Amino acid sequence: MSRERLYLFDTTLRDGQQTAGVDFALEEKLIIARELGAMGMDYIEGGFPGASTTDTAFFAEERDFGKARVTAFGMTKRAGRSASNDPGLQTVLAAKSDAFCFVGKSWDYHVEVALGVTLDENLAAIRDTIKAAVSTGRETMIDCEHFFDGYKANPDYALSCAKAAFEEGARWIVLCDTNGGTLPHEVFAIVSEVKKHIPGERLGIHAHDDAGCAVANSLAAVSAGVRQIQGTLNGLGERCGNANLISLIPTLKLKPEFADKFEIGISDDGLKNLTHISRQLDEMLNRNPNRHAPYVGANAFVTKAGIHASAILKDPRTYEHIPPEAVGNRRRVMVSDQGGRSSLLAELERIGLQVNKDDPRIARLLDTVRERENAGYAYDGAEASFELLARRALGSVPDYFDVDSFRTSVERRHNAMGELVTVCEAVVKVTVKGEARMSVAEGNGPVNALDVALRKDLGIYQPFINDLKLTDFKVRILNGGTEAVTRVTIESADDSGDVWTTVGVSPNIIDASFQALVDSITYKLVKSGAPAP
Ligand SMILES: CC(=O)SCCNC(=O)CCNC(=O)[C@H](O)C(C)(C)COP(=O)(O)OP(=O)(O)OC[C@H]1O[C@@H](n2cnc3c(N)ncnc32)[C@H](O)[C@@H]1OP(=O)(O)O
Ligand SMILES: CC(=O)C(=O)O
Repeated sequence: MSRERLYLFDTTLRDGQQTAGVDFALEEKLIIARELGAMGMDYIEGGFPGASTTDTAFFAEERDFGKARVTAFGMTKRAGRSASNDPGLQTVLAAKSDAFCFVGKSWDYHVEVALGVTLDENLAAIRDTIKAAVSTGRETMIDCEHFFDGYKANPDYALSCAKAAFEEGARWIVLCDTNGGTLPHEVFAIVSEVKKHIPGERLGIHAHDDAGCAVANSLAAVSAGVRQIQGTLNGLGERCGNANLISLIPTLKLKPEFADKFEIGISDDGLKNLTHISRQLDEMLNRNPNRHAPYVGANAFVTKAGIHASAILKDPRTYEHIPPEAVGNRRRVMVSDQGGRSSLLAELERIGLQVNKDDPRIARLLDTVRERENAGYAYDGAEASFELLARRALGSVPDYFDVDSFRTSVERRHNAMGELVTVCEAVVKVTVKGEARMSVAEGNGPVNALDVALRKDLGIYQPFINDLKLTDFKVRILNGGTEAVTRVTIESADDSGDVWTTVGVSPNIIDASFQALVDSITYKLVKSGAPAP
């Protein structure tokens, strides 16, 4: 059976740029656009030429974005002047783009309140803008802003805006849920009505996520007949964001309800690259990836409950809706107080430790994990500390170094310039291969000073840890009150791109941090194959 083509339109570089705290540099826009092109995106909305220098510059760049049509965004011309006399519109039309997408108002209330023009003037602006863009010979579309709210308030007017653009030759009439409050059944019903006037293969959907329904609304719109979906990577976008293409793409490619009916431009390799693309964008934006993100989150295929783990080991399909590899993610069975032998054995196998399931050390390790989790450790988020615990239980971690003592101090004092400064220092004494060593360091805080001192001189092990860096540090107070203990979780990374997490627990935050630091270094030595002393 032949499948219908469904087009994907990425607006990460335009609506995604409207996310609070997101401000792409030109080079970042180009990197994202190359990734989108390589995965097979149909349209890449590069920005609003004339609105910012970066957006204008983006369209001037040489590009290599696969088959993607680079689209310039703009707004309909202002009332009271002709299209040729509207400098904003002319700047958009002058951009070196393959296509245009113009936002036009379609809610009567907005036309009157936000634009302050008559309903007829707005209709004329839509017509004249689309006519001017179509006359350039380039593909032209309209984002009918607030279409669903507009349709609920005044269906005739909302439809007349969409039809005006359609009659002037717009290739796509994109229905926008701009305020993001429309629900899936409403989207389905309204798209079904619009389809009586404009064919579905000319309709698109642009959904915002203010009610948490952007992905569901996009799918409802496709089921009702639209053939273009607009969205962004990781759901970036104004306020709560846009429909998340990182969730939509696997759904469209892997769920039979859509995959059997529609063909999308995203290749199988593009699908496999999705986890990487999602995390690369977070990295670029200096954001922590959402571990619970559908399909691509670090926890998306992680099993913690023992009953689930036992079934997953028999057949992963028991608790997985798709194979994680299809989207470039991976399966993990966690070890924690919620798991049993199956979880432990699965994790040992992943680490590469072959142990007979009846080996008495397994029961002892399980008891240790449970005791330590009772004391505040959390191994489900600290896989490197778990690996060390497991390797030690099985006798395979050398004592690379012994920490004989450490000391930290925090002092507020006047510096030589007479300024009041806080100075943190640490002294660490270790023994490496029978040789005592002492390192002293300053840091931004006591933990930073300890970290620097500990890693300053580990003798023969120094070359193995030179590229180790701490990338995250989290503190959690457990139990509360005077009995409180502190759990410190440290994320580390090295030049190979590996990232690992370690944990320390103590009533004293410095002591907990130190445990996690020592685990991080020891893990790095194990993974680097450092020889025993
Ligand atoms: C729903 C969406 O996400 S639409 C995308 C919105 N994106 C952006 O706004 C980001 C880029 N925007 C900008 O850089 C600026 O707003 C510009 C360059 C476009 C315009 O800047 P300015 O001319 O200084 O106008 P300002 O930003 O104060 O206000 C927007 C103007 O556009 C008008 N306008 C808004 N939408 C439309 C439209 N669809 N058609 C015509 N005019 C419109 C408004 O009425 C307002 O004009 P007014 O102040 O004369 O009433
Ligand atoms: C055009 C657009 O971004 C919106 O209506 O939400």
